[in-house]
Amino acid sequence: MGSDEKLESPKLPFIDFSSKLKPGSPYWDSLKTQVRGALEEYGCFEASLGDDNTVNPGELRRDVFSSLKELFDLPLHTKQQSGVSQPFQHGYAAPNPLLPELWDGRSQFARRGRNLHQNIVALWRKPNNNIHSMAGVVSEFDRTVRRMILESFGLEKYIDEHLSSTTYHFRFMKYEAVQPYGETELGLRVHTDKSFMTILCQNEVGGLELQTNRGEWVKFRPTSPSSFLVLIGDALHVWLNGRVHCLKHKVTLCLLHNKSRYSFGLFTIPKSEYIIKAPQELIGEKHPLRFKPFAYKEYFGLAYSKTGVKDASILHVPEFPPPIVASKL
Ligand SMILES: O=C(O)CCC(=O)C(=O)O
Ligand SMILES: [Fe+2]
Repeated sequence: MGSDEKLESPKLPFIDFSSKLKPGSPYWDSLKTQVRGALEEYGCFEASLGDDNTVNPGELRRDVFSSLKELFDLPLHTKQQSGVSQPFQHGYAAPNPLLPELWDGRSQFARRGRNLHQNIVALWRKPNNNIHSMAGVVSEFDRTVRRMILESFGLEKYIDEHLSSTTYHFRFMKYEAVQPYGETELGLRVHTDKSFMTILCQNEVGGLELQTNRGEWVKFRPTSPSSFLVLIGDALHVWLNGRVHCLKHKVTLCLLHNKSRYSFGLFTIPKSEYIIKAPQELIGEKHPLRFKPFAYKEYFGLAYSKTGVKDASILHVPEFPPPIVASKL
Protein backbone atom coordinates (compact mmCIF):
# COMPACT_ATOMS: atom_id res chain seq x y z
CA MET A 1 0.00 0.00 0.00
CA GLY A 2 1.47 3.40 -0.99
CA SER A 3 1.64 6.30 1.45
CA ASP A 4 -1.07 8.24 -0.46
CA GLU A 5 -3.48 5.40 -0.04
CA LYS A 6 -2.78 5.29 3.69
CA LEU A 7 -3.54 8.99 3.91
CA GLU A 8 -6.87 8.72 2.14
CA SER A 9 -8.01 5.68 4.14
CA PRO A 10 -8.03 6.20 7.90
CA LYS A 11 -8.99 2.96 9.61
CA LEU A 12 -12.65 2.35 10.26
CA PRO A 13 -13.46 0.18 13.27
CA PHE A 14 -13.36 -3.55 12.56
CA ILE A 15 -15.24 -5.97 14.82
CA ASP A 16 -14.79 -9.71 14.59
CA PHE A 17 -18.05 -11.60 15.15
CA SER A 18 -16.68 -14.87 13.85
CA SER A 19 -16.76 -16.88 17.09
CA LYS A 20 -19.92 -18.41 18.50
CA LEU A 21 -22.05 -15.71 20.18
CA LYS A 22 -23.87 -16.29 23.44
CA PRO A 23 -25.69 -13.34 25.05
CA GLY A 24 -24.20 -12.57 28.46
CA SER A 25 -20.85 -14.30 27.80
CA PRO A 26 -17.60 -12.31 28.23
CA TYR A 27 -17.10 -12.46 24.42
CA TRP A 28 -20.60 -11.03 23.85
CA ASP A 29 -19.96 -8.26 26.38
CA SER A 30 -16.64 -7.35 24.83
CA LEU A 31 -18.23 -7.12 21.35
CA LYS A 32 -21.07 -5.03 22.76
CA THR A 33 -18.55 -2.52 24.16
CA GLN A 34 -16.74 -2.39 20.80
CA VAL A 35 -20.05 -1.89 18.94
CA ARG A 36 -21.08 1.00 21.13
CA GLY A 37 -17.64 2.64 20.93
CA ALA A 38 -17.59 2.35 17.12
CA LEU A 39 -21.11 3.73 16.73
CA GLU A 40 -20.56 6.63 19.11
CA GLU A 41 -17.45 7.73 17.28
CA TYR A 42 -17.98 6.66 13.66
CA GLY A 43 -21.61 5.59 13.28
CA CYS A 44 -20.40 2.49 11.50
CA PHE A 45 -18.10 -0.51 11.70
CA GLU A 46 -16.86 -3.29 9.52
CA ALA A 47 -17.98 -6.69 10.77
CA SER A 48 -16.55 -10.05 9.94
CA LEU A 49 -19.06 -12.88 10.38
CA GLY A 50 -18.25 -16.47 11.22
CA ASP A 51 -19.03 -19.74 9.58
CA ASP A 52 -22.00 -21.31 11.40
CA ASN A 53 -21.44 -24.81 9.93
CA THR A 54 -24.19 -24.36 7.36
CA VAL A 55 -23.26 -21.02 5.84
CA ASN A 56 -19.86 -19.61 5.03
CA PRO A 57 -20.43 -15.84 4.69
CA GLY A 58 -17.39 -15.33 2.43
CA GLU A 59 -18.53 -17.98 -0.08
CA LEU A 60 -22.15 -16.91 0.20
CA ARG A 61 -21.22 -13.32 -0.54
CA ARG A 62 -19.33 -14.38 -3.69
CA ASP A 63 -22.31 -16.50 -4.83
CA VAL A 64 -24.74 -13.65 -4.17
CA PHE A 65 -22.75 -11.28 -6.37
CA SER A 66 -22.74 -13.77 -9.23
CA SER A 67 -26.51 -14.26 -8.81
CA LEU A 68 -27.03 -10.49 -8.86
CA LYS A 69 -25.19 -10.26 -12.13
CA GLU A 70 -27.40 -12.99 -13.61
CA LEU A 71 -30.53 -11.32 -12.28
CA PHE A 72 -29.73 -7.87 -13.60
CA ASP A 73 -28.83 -9.46 -16.95
CA LEU A 74 -32.14 -11.32 -17.34
CA PRO A 75 -33.98 -10.46 -20.55
CA LEU A 76 -36.55 -7.73 -20.09
CA HIS A 77 -39.53 -9.95 -20.93
CA THR A 78 -38.50 -12.46 -18.20
CA LYS A 79 -38.25 -9.67 -15.73
CA GLN A 80 -41.63 -8.32 -16.78
CA GLN A 81 -43.30 -11.59 -15.77
CA SER A 82 -42.09 -11.39 -12.21
CA GLY A 83 -45.00 -9.66 -10.51
CA VAL A 84 -43.04 -6.55 -9.78
CA SER A 85 -44.82 -3.66 -8.12
CA GLN A 86 -44.15 0.03 -8.02
CA PRO A 87 -41.13 1.85 -9.41
CA PHE A 88 -38.46 2.47 -6.80
CA GLN A 89 -35.81 5.09 -7.50
CA HIS A 90 -34.12 3.79 -10.66
CA GLY A 91 -35.40 0.28 -10.17
CA TYR A 92 -38.36 -1.70 -8.94
CA ALA A 93 -39.67 -3.24 -5.77
CA ALA A 94 -40.43 -6.93 -6.04
CA PRO A 95 -42.69 -8.99 -3.78
CA ASN A 96 -40.68 -11.01 -1.33
CA PRO A 97 -42.14 -14.11 0.33
CA LEU A 98 -39.09 -14.45 2.52
CA LEU A 99 -39.52 -14.57 6.31
CA PRO A 100 -43.06 -13.17 6.11
CA GLU A 101 -43.21 -12.36 9.81
CA LEU A 102 -40.22 -10.03 9.48
CA TRP A 103 -40.54 -8.53 6.04
CA ASP A 104 -43.02 -6.12 4.60
CA GLY A 105 -42.86 -7.91 1.29
CA ARG A 106 -40.46 -5.63 -0.50
CA SER A 107 -37.16 -6.27 -2.11
CA GLN A 108 -35.74 -3.47 -4.13
CA PHE A 109 -33.64 -3.49 -7.22
CA ALA A 110 -31.99 -0.26 -8.14
CA ARG A 111 -29.88 0.34 -11.17
CA ARG A 112 -27.72 3.39 -11.03
CA GLY A 113 -25.19 4.99 -13.29
CA ARG A 114 -25.23 6.41 -16.78
CA ASN A 115 -27.35 3.82 -18.53
CA LEU A 116 -30.51 3.52 -16.52
CA HIS A 117 -32.78 0.75 -17.66
CA GLN A 118 -35.97 -0.48 -16.17
CA ASN A 119 -34.98 -3.44 -14.15
CA ILE A 120 -37.48 -6.00 -13.06
CA VAL A 121 -36.32 -9.21 -11.55
CA ALA A 122 -37.86 -12.66 -11.22
CA LEU A 123 -35.76 -13.48 -8.23
CA TRP A 124 -38.39 -14.66 -5.79
CA ARG A 125 -39.61 -17.40 -8.10
CA LYS A 126 -36.51 -19.36 -7.15
CA PRO A 127 -36.89 -20.60 -3.58
CA ASN A 128 -33.91 -21.26 -1.30
CA ASN A 129 -31.34 -19.59 -3.44
CA ASN A 130 -28.22 -17.94 -2.09
CA ILE A 131 -29.90 -14.51 -1.95
CA HIS A 132 -32.48 -15.91 0.45
CA SER A 133 -29.69 -17.42 2.56
CA MET A 134 -27.89 -14.09 2.63
CA ALA A 135 -31.09 -12.34 3.72
CA GLY A 136 -31.33 -14.81 6.61
CA VAL A 137 -27.69 -14.26 7.62
CA VAL A 138 -27.78 -10.46 7.55
CA SER A 139 -31.21 -10.11 9.18
CA GLU A 140 -30.11 -12.34 12.05
CA PHE A 141 -26.94 -10.32 12.35
CA ASP A 142 -29.00 -7.12 12.40
CA ARG A 143 -30.98 -8.40 15.39
CA THR A 144 -27.79 -9.38 17.20
CA VAL A 145 -26.26 -5.95 16.72
CA ARG A 146 -29.42 -4.10 17.75
CA ARG A 147 -29.67 -6.27 20.87
CA MET A 148 -26.05 -5.39 21.72
CA ILE A 149 -26.66 -1.67 21.15
CA LEU A 150 -29.69 -1.58 23.44
CA GLU A 151 -27.93 -3.63 26.12
CA SER A 152 -24.92 -1.33 25.98
CA PHE A 153 -27.17 1.63 26.84
CA GLY A 154 -28.93 -0.31 29.63
CA LEU A 155 -32.14 -0.46 27.56
CA GLU A 156 -32.76 -4.21 27.90
CA LYS A 157 -36.43 -3.71 28.69
CA TYR A 158 -37.00 -2.18 25.21
CA ILE A 159 -35.32 -4.97 23.22
CA ASP A 160 -38.45 -6.96 22.35
CA GLU A 161 -40.44 -3.84 21.46
CA HIS A 162 -37.56 -2.52 19.40
CA LEU A 163 -36.98 -5.74 17.47
CA SER A 164 -40.66 -6.05 16.65
CA SER A 165 -41.04 -2.41 15.59
CA THR A 166 -39.14 -2.93 12.36
CA THR A 167 -39.35 -4.46 8.95
CA TYR A 168 -36.64 -5.03 6.35
CA HIS A 169 -35.93 -3.90 2.83
CA PHE A 170 -33.31 -5.93 1.05
CA ARG A 171 -31.99 -3.81 -1.81
CA PHE A 172 -29.78 -4.89 -4.69
CA MET A 173 -27.93 -2.32 -6.71
CA LYS A 174 -26.07 -2.25 -9.96
CA TYR A 175 -24.01 0.76 -10.97
CA GLU A 176 -22.85 0.85 -14.55
CA ALA A 177 -19.13 1.26 -15.13
CA VAL A 178 -18.46 4.85 -16.15
CA GLN A 179 -16.65 6.14 -19.22
CA PRO A 180 -14.06 7.29 -19.99
CA TYR A 181 -11.43 5.16 -18.34
CA GLY A 182 -10.08 6.55 -15.08
CA GLU A 183 -12.68 9.30 -14.67
CA THR A 184 -14.60 9.49 -11.42
CA GLU A 185 -18.34 10.02 -11.31
CA LEU A 186 -20.90 10.23 -8.54
CA GLY A 187 -22.90 6.98 -8.38
CA LEU A 188 -25.06 7.86 -5.40
CA ARG A 189 -25.34 11.31 -3.85
CA VAL A 190 -24.31 12.21 -0.30
CA HIS A 191 -27.02 11.10 2.13
CA THR A 192 -27.79 9.56 5.48
CA ASP A 193 -29.98 6.46 5.56
CA LYS A 194 -33.48 6.85 6.94
CA SER A 195 -33.35 3.36 8.46
CA PHE A 196 -32.59 2.30 12.03
CA MET A 197 -29.61 0.46 10.67
CA THR A 198 -28.19 -0.63 7.32
CA ILE A 199 -25.89 -3.54 6.55
CA LEU A 200 -24.05 -3.09 3.27
CA CYS A 201 -21.84 -5.20 1.08
CA GLN A 202 -20.19 -4.16 -2.21
CA ASN A 203 -18.33 -6.16 -4.85
CA GLU A 204 -14.63 -5.74 -5.60
CA VAL A 205 -15.19 -2.55 -7.65
CA GLY A 206 -15.61 -0.60 -4.38
CA GLY A 207 -16.66 3.03 -4.36
CA LEU A 208 -18.50 3.45 -1.07
CA GLU A 209 -17.26 6.51 0.81
CA LEU A 210 -18.12 7.51 4.34
CA GLN A 211 -17.85 10.83 6.12
CA THR A 212 -16.38 10.62 9.62
CA ASN A 213 -17.63 12.87 12.41
CA ARG A 214 -14.54 15.03 11.76
CA GLY A 215 -15.80 15.71 8.25
CA GLU A 216 -13.19 13.69 6.35
CA TRP A 217 -14.23 11.27 3.57
CA VAL A 218 -12.98 7.70 3.91
CA LYS A 219 -13.12 5.08 1.18
CA PHE A 220 -14.52 1.83 2.51
CA ARG A 221 -12.10 -0.97 1.72
CA PRO A 222 -13.11 -4.17 3.49
CA THR A 223 -10.25 -5.86 5.29
CA SER A 224 -11.85 -9.30 5.10
CA PRO A 225 -13.63 -11.04 2.20
CA SER A 226 -16.44 -12.09 4.52
CA SER A 227 -17.11 -8.68 6.00
CA PHE A 228 -20.05 -6.29 5.94
CA LEU A 229 -20.42 -2.65 6.79
CA VAL A 230 -22.92 -1.76 9.51
CA LEU A 231 -24.20 1.85 9.41
CA ILE A 232 -26.49 3.77 11.73
CA GLY A 233 -29.46 5.47 10.07
CA ASP A 234 -31.37 8.60 11.09
CA ALA A 235 -34.08 6.61 12.91
CA LEU A 236 -31.70 5.03 15.43
CA HIS A 237 -29.77 8.28 15.81
CA VAL A 238 -33.04 9.95 16.85
CA TRP A 239 -34.30 7.02 18.96
CA LEU A 240 -31.02 7.00 20.92
CA ASN A 241 -31.25 10.79 21.43
CA GLY A 242 -28.23 11.42 19.23
CA ARG A 243 -25.96 9.16 21.31
CA VAL A 244 -24.71 7.30 18.22
CA HIS A 245 -23.35 9.08 15.18
CA CYS A 246 -25.29 8.92 11.92
CA LEU A 247 -22.87 9.25 9.07
CA LYS A 248 -23.19 10.64 5.59
CA HIS A 249 -22.08 8.41 2.76
CA LYS A 250 -21.98 8.33 -1.04
CA VAL A 251 -20.84 6.13 -3.90
CA THR A 252 -18.28 7.23 -6.44
CA LEU A 253 -17.57 5.26 -9.59
CA CYS A 254 -14.39 5.02 -11.57
CA LEU A 255 -13.89 2.76 -14.56
CA LEU A 256 -10.76 0.75 -13.89
CA HIS A 257 -11.46 -2.84 -14.84
CA ASN A 258 -14.50 -2.38 -17.05
CA LYS A 259 -16.63 -3.96 -14.35
CA SER A 260 -19.96 -2.82 -13.01
CA ARG A 261 -20.38 -2.21 -9.35
CA TYR A 262 -22.87 -4.40 -7.52
CA SER A 263 -23.90 -3.92 -3.95
CA PHE A 264 -26.65 -5.06 -1.65
CA GLY A 265 -28.00 -3.65 1.58
CA LEU A 266 -30.34 -4.77 4.29
CA PHE A 267 -32.24 -1.71 5.52
CA THR A 268 -33.92 -2.09 8.92
CA ILE A 269 -36.89 0.22 8.70
CA PRO A 270 -39.26 1.24 11.52
CA LYS A 271 -42.88 0.28 10.79
CA SER A 272 -44.57 3.36 9.39
CA GLU A 273 -46.82 4.13 12.41
CA TYR A 274 -43.96 3.63 14.86
CA ILE A 275 -43.25 6.75 16.93
CA ILE A 276 -39.56 7.43 17.12
CA LYS A 277 -39.06 8.84 20.57
CA ALA A 278 -36.00 8.55 22.79
CA PRO A 279 -36.58 6.38 25.89
CA GLN A 280 -36.74 8.30 29.20
CA GLU A 281 -33.52 6.56 30.31
CA LEU A 282 -31.58 8.49 27.65
CA ILE A 283 -32.94 11.91 28.55
CA GLY A 284 -31.59 13.91 31.47
CA GLU A 285 -29.62 16.96 32.48
CA LYS A 286 -26.51 15.75 30.68
CA HIS A 287 -28.52 14.58 27.67
CA PRO A 288 -31.55 16.84 27.09
CA LEU A 289 -34.08 15.66 24.50
CA ARG A 290 -32.59 16.51 21.10
CA PHE A 291 -35.33 15.47 18.69
CA LYS A 292 -39.07 15.90 18.49
CA PRO A 293 -40.90 12.53 18.60
CA PHE A 294 -42.19 11.62 15.13
CA ALA A 295 -44.09 8.83 13.46
CA TYR A 296 -41.66 7.25 11.05
CA LYS A 297 -43.89 7.78 8.02
CA GLU A 298 -44.13 11.51 8.76
CA TYR A 299 -40.38 11.75 9.03
CA PHE A 300 -39.94 9.85 5.80
CA GLY A 301 -42.36 12.21 4.06
CA LEU A 302 -40.52 15.29 5.35
CA ALA A 303 -37.07 13.88 4.64
CA TYR A 304 -37.88 13.20 0.97
CA SER A 305 -39.49 16.56 0.32
CA LYS A 306 -39.55 18.42 -3.00
CA THR A 307 -36.72 20.63 -1.77
CA GLY A 308 -34.26 17.72 -1.54
CA VAL A 309 -33.39 14.91 0.83
CA LYS A 310 -33.07 15.95 4.48
CA ASP A 311 -31.52 14.25 7.49
CA ALA A 312 -32.53 13.93 11.14
CA SER A 313 -31.60 17.55 11.86
CA ILE A 314 -35.11 18.50 10.65
CA LEU A 315 -36.37 16.89 13.87
CA HIS A 316 -34.14 18.92 16.20
CA VAL A 317 -35.84 20.65 19.09
CA PRO A 318 -35.05 24.40 18.93
CA GLU A 319 -32.17 24.29 21.46
CA PHE A 320 -30.31 21.94 19.11
CA PRO A 321 -29.94 23.74 15.78
CA PRO A 322 -28.67 21.62 12.91
CA PRO A 323 -24.85 21.36 12.90
CA ILE A 324 -22.91 23.07 10.15
CA VAL A 325 -22.24 20.57 7.39
CA ALA A 326 -18.51 19.90 7.48
CA SER A 327 -18.07 19.21 3.81
CA LYS A 328 -20.11 18.57 0.74
CA LEU A 329 -19.18 16.64 -2.35
O1 LIG B 1 -24.42 0.94 -3.04
C1 LIG B 1 -23.97 1.12 -1.91
O2 LIG B 1 -22.95 0.55 -1.49
C2 LIG B 1 -24.63 2.10 -0.96
C3 LIG B 1 -26.11 2.24 -1.16
C4 LIG B 1 -26.70 3.21 -0.20
O3 LIG B 1 -26.03 3.89 0.53
C5 LIG B 1 -28.17 3.35 -0.13
O4 LIG B 1 -28.88 2.76 -0.98
O5 LIG B 1 -28.65 4.04 0.80
FE1 LIG C 1 -27.21 4.79 2.08
